[in-house]
Amino acid sequence: MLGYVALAAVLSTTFAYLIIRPIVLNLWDPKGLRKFPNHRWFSAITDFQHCHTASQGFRSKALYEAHKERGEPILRIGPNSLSFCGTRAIKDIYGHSTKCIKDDNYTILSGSHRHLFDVVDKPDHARKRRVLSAAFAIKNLEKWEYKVAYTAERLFKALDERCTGPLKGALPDPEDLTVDFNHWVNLWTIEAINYIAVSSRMDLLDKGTDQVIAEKRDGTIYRANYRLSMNQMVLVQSVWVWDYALWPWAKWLTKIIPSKYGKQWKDGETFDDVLYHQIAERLRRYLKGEKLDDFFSCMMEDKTGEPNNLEWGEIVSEISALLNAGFDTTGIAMTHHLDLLLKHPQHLETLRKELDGVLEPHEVIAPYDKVKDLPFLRAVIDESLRVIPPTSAGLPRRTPKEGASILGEWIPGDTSVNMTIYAAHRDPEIFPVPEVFNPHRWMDPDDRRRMEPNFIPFSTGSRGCLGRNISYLEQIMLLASLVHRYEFALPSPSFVVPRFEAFNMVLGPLPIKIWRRTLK
Ligand code: HEM
Repeated sequence: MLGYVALAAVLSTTFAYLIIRPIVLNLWDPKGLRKFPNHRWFSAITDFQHCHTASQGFRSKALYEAHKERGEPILRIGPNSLSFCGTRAIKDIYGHSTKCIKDDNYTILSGSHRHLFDVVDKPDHARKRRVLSAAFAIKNLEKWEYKVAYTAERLFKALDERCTGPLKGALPDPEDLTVDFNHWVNLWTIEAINYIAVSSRMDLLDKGTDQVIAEKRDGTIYRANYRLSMNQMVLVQSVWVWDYALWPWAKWLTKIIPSKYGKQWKDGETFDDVLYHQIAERLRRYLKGEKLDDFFSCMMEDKTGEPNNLEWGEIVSEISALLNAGFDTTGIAMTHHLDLLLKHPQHLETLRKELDGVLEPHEVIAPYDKVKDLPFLRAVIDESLRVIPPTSAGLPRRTPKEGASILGEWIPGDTSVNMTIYAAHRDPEIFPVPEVFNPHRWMDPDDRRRMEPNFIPFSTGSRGCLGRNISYLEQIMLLASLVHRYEFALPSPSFVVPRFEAFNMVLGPLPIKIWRRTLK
């Protein structure tokens, strides 16, 4: 009997909290958010409506299309969350002078020590950014070109081994689709960022798998999968994170109820240990007195050699963030560059002519100095980052206590606000015919200057990407070298790479046939 009473009490409290409370709050409307149209029926009542949108796999596109179809620049996507669609909102929400801060999702997903990416407090962020900025200055990065070249050579060795004969006919023989480009380019970005950040020389490109050693904090060693564990973790988090108050419950329930989410949690749990092993190995080398040049050494000492005196927990957290942020983003970008070029052979042809004009036939890896200023190469990269940004989704920010003006509307304090990068890149006033992949739009310097403030694949303002320069260096060198050395064919011209937008765009296989060009 007592059991039934307890059950009834739990059920009625849950009902009151989940259903009655939000309905009353919506009717009472203390923040005046009811004037904004709802994205979906239940958006004003529950954030789980937005979890549902996220679970469909392309949140930013769904929001962009809803804004466009309904002609509404502001949509309510949750009881306390607004989505904006209008390029002026970029400056208001993300610009250098914004008073908005990172929203609570960064806090609830953070670990024991905040890192540059998830720290919310502005002075703490500025301190962390100062420590890392010296390491990320372009002058410093260019001296690590040899690390990019070394890992790229290893990728090319693997690709050479998988080359087939030249294409006969219009479509490749399915047996000749020997390379999943997305898989291989991700192995490369993992190796490249680990070499740059912690001087680790990995063997993924020899083995062709992402299997690595993971290490628990107590020293237990086991095997895990680098990319798989990261993808599984973000896939589940990016769906359920949107109700910040109920997140611990959503996390617990999705772990215990048998479903694909339970498996994603299980596979994703190893990612922390995967990163920890790389950093712990680097510490062991440091303690042995090895002098190495990498992000790790920049964390330990400043430019003058003075110790930074950071806690070990903070160092682990910062380096983990770099190893995390620095691999899949660049891998996604590279897969899209190749996919788009293969679907637009006229642009591939123009790029090839440009590259053949500066590279010698025997050059395998394009030296950065020779290719860094090639206008069409940069135009291809930027146009691909525009059409399908690797981080396409909205990056949620929180308005300051006193509120903020966004797109000319006064938004009350402590409201979650965002504008998706996907939408920012589709304003037809700035980017005419925005759906078309047209690198030529970047070739005129005046047009470039006009478009750049609205071109935000790396976000913008004080929270913009710190890894932008190193990523461009990697993309420029690798794309130039690939296009110079190889020919490629897709399974068919209409082949679509599977995509699921988590925080970044998680991509499935891009199977290609690959063969060597005849260079004279
Ligand atoms: C094509 C490649 C890349 C893209 C599209 C990209 C995109 C972004 C975006 C959109 C943000 C803002 C995130 C937010 O506000 O939540 C960001 C931040 C950041 N990115 Fe990247 N990123 C790329 C490569 C890299 C690389 C290679 C690294 C490191 C080696 C890196 C490190 C970071 C860090 C540390 C932040 C946080 C900056 C801060 O808050 O001060 N990124 N990136």
